[in-house]
This record gives sequence, structure tokens and C-alpha cells, in this order.
Amino acid sequence: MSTTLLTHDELLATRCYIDGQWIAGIQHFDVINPATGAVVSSVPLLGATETRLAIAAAHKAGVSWKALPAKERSRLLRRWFDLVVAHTEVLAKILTAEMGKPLAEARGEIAYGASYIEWFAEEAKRVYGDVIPAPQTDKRFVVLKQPVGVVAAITPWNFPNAMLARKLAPALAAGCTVVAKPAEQTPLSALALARLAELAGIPRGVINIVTGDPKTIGGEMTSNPLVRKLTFTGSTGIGKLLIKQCADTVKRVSMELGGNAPFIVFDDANIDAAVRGAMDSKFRNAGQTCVCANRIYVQDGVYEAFAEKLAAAVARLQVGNGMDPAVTQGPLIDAKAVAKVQSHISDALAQGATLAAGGAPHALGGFFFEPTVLRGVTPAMLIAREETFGPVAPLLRFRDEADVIAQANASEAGLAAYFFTADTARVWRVAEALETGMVGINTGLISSEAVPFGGIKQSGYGREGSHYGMDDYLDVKYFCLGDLDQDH
Ligand SMILES: NC(=O)C1=CN([C@@H]2O[C@H](COP(=O)(O)OP(=O)(O)OC[C@H]3O[C@@H](n4cnc5c(N)ncnc54)[C@H](OP(=O)(O)O)[C@@H]3O)[C@@H](O)[C@H]2O)C=CC1
Ligand SMILES: O=C(O)CCCC(=O)O
Repeated sequence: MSTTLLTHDELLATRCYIDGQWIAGIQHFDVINPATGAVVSSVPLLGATETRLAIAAAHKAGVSWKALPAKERSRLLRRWFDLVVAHTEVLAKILTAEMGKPLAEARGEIAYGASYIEWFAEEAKRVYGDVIPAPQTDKRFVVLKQPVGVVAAITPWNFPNAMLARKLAPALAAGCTVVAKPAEQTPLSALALARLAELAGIPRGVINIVTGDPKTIGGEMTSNPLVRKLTFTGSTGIGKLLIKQCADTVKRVSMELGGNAPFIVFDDANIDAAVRGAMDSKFRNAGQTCVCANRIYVQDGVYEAFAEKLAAAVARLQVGNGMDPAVTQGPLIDAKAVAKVQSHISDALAQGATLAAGGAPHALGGFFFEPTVLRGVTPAMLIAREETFGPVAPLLRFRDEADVIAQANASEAGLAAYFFTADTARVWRVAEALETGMVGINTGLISSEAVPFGGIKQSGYGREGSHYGMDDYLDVKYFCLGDLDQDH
């Protein structure tokens, strides 16, 4: 593909994207770099009126978008994928500037987000129906899959590119059109993705991005009858609110909500591998990931060795501005996030836990926090009950398999779980017993475009990625063909 690449300034948005137009808006809000406090850009503060216009545009565009041959939608998605990959460096810099994660992780996120676009460009061509053998000879039963229609998408700040890409790509592949609201802290990655979609030739109105007030935008998205589906990634509290708001118009809903992942290290585990897994799972994105290890259970026999090795690995993390190539942990997203981490640590220390590493705001100030390891954590402590969403590894001790499974499952959340063991019989037993949508076995990294990402219990429903990910954007229709030959 020989397209001239857009520059950083050309991809750094100041406007929203509605019906193929870049809208300036009357009021604006600043996007702040969490590492420096500097203003990265300013984007429109839009509300219900503009959201309604975007929904109408998506509805209109849906007529021709769903009528395109799947192969043509696939071709456009593939072109978009190529453009995203070609712009990796610029997109990663915008992402790090607005969100704070280290540049290497931001590059990884761009590749990860793009992988969903590539995957669903391929899946677009494979939306198969079904023919069901009928119990009567004069009937035929046929099942067809059709796009849901207009989709509203609300995404969080922790993966501002990938969380949107993995909603947009299957929706578009299925023949749906989308109105998306990115998090206020990180709208720039979303708008940059839309700019590249425009460049790829995805028609006007198919993707619309609205930035601004969450309550009024969310209110319009959930009440407007033209919206047939809401897909949300974010906190469990806001997810529950949006489910209630969608009830009046009976919209289909997908929810990727908070987790409280147990990470279990059995006596027979390879301890070095378990430490690597814990570093990946706990400290990726400074612990601001819904699938992060949140409760690390270590069996009696290896507790001391694991705690020592984990504390040593944590001490090697380099905290600082994510733009610096040496940095491996950026700032937290905001002051509220720092306060939550501090409150979890204080509560644990007050109840008898001890520090094996870190434990305080980082000397750099701002939203930087020391990577922390807490020993002697118990199930009663706040840190074991709530999602911390920060760089703190709480170590709990356990006796045996039955004990740890009971503790791991004693949570309202059910997103991800991890365990490390060398015992193959235990692999099946524990994987089946854990009450989560995803289980990592001898690994701390489970995400891929090829797998169904999602939770059970209060972590939500719906799946993103893999062929299951298409189902969230398709309605099933059944045809009953009767009286095949009326003369007989
Ligand atoms: N599952 C996950 O991946 C995530 C989990 N979390 C959890 O949630 C905690 C709080 O993070 P936070 O950013 O406040 O998460 P939120 O759930 O508040 O934010 C996620 C998205 O929802 C939007 N939103 C907020 N309120 C409304 C509303 N009333 N109607 C419609 N949309 C709304 C936000 O918009 P705006 O930014 O404009 O407020 C953002 O786009 C974290 O500490 C973490 O525990 C957070 C992010 C992701
Ligand atoms: O935190 C999330 O919401 C998603 C985590 C990123 C991933 O691994 O897919």
C-alpha cells in the first residue's frame, strides 16, 4: 500500500468525528499528560444533541454498509489495519502522551488493537447461517445471521486504542455502524483511529466518535431507540447503571467490567516462571488492567522463596515518564487512582500486612507510585476484596488446593484467574473449578485477538475477539419455509 503517512500533528485530534465531518464544538476540554501535567490537546465537550446526530448518521449509513458484500467490508477493514500498523509509532506516542504507559507497551497496544481489525476483516467473510433438518417433510428451516444495527460503544482510558478497536472491528465486520464515546482522559487514540478509518475509505457515518460529558452522551446512547446495542468496558458500577438505562428500550448489551483476578502459585510450580507470570500479569500497565492479578495466593512451601524473588524483580522496575525508553512503569492515570492504591496499602498495613517492596507515592511526585509488594495479606483486607487497579502485589498464604479454590472463588468478580503448577491432573481440576471466564495456566499473559475475552458473575457478559466475538453484533433470524409444493 503506497499511502503517504500522516504526521503526528495530523493525527493529533482537536475535533470529533460525526457523519464523516470533523466537528469543532463550542466548548472544549483539555487532555492532560499524566506524566507531566502538560496539555496534550483539547477536544470538543459534546452532549446529547451531538450524540443524537451521530446516532442518526450511523443509522443512515447502516443501510448501505450492511448491504455491501462482506468481502468489500473485509477489504476496507484490511486497509484500515494496514494503515494502523503503518502509523504504529505516531499512534503509540499519542497513546503514551494521553495515558502514560511506557512507549514499548503503547507500541504493543497498537499491535494488539490492530490484530482485532485484521482478525475481524477475515471473520467478516465467515458469518455462516444454518439449515436445520425439519421434523416435517413439507417444511425447511433456515437460520440467517444479520447485523444488530447501530451500536453504541463506551470505552475506558486504560487501553484507549485496543478496547475501541476490539469493539469497532467486529461491529463493522458484521455490518453494524457505531457511535463511540472514549474516556475523557484518553480521547485522542480513539480519534486517531477514526482518522485512519476515514483514510482507509470506510464510508461516512459508519464510525462516529463523540467526546464529552459521559452522563448526557451515555443517556442519549441508552435511551435512543435507533441504538440497538450497547457495548461497554469499564467499572462494574457504571456497567450496572448502563444496563438499567438500556432496559427501557430493551437493547442488547455487552459488558466487560472489573475483575479481581486470583493468581495461584502451588508448591510444585516453577517459581521463576511464576515470578515472571506475576510481573506480567500484575505490573503490565502499572497494574491498571481488568485482568491484572489482584490477589496472589502462594502455597506454604514456596511462600518465602516466591516473595523474595518477586520483591527482587519489582525492585528492578524503572518508574518514570513513559516516553523515556528505559522506563518500565509509567504514572497512574490520576490522583483518584493514586488515592485508591494508597488506601488499599494503608488498610492492609493497619491490619498486619508488611511491605516487601515500595509502598508509597514515588519520589517523582505527581501520579507516580512505587511498585509495591505486600506480605501477610488476608482475605479480610480491602486489597483482597476490591480491584486495586495499581502496581501493588498482595501476597496471601494458602494450605491446600481446596482451600485456595474456595478463596479464589469467594468474589463477586469472575473475569480472569491464573495458576502455576507442574501437575497435569491439577491443571484440569483447578481450571474447571475456578469461577472465571478466562484462566491462565503457567502464564501471566492470556490476551489475544484469537480468543474469547470476557467474564462471568459481576465481571459482565459477552465475548470480544475470536469467532465468538462476532456473535455479539449479530442477530439470529430463522425462516420457516412451508408448503414447498402446494399442488401435492
Ligand atoms: N474493566 C476495565 O477494563 C476497567 C475497569 N475500571 C475500574 O473502574 C475504576 C474507575 O475507573 P473509571 O475510569 O472511573 O471507570 P468508568 O467506568 O467511570 O469509565 C469507563 C467509561 O465509562 C464512561 N462513563 C462514566 N460514567 C458514565 C455514565 N454515567 N454514562 C455513560 N458513560 C459513563 C467513562 O467516561 P468518562 O471518562 O468521560 O468519565 C469512560 O468512558 C478503576 O479503578 C477500575 O477499578 C476502569 C477502567 C477500565
Ligand atoms: O483492562 C482491560 O479492560 C482489558 C485488558 C487488556 C487486555 O488484556 O485485553
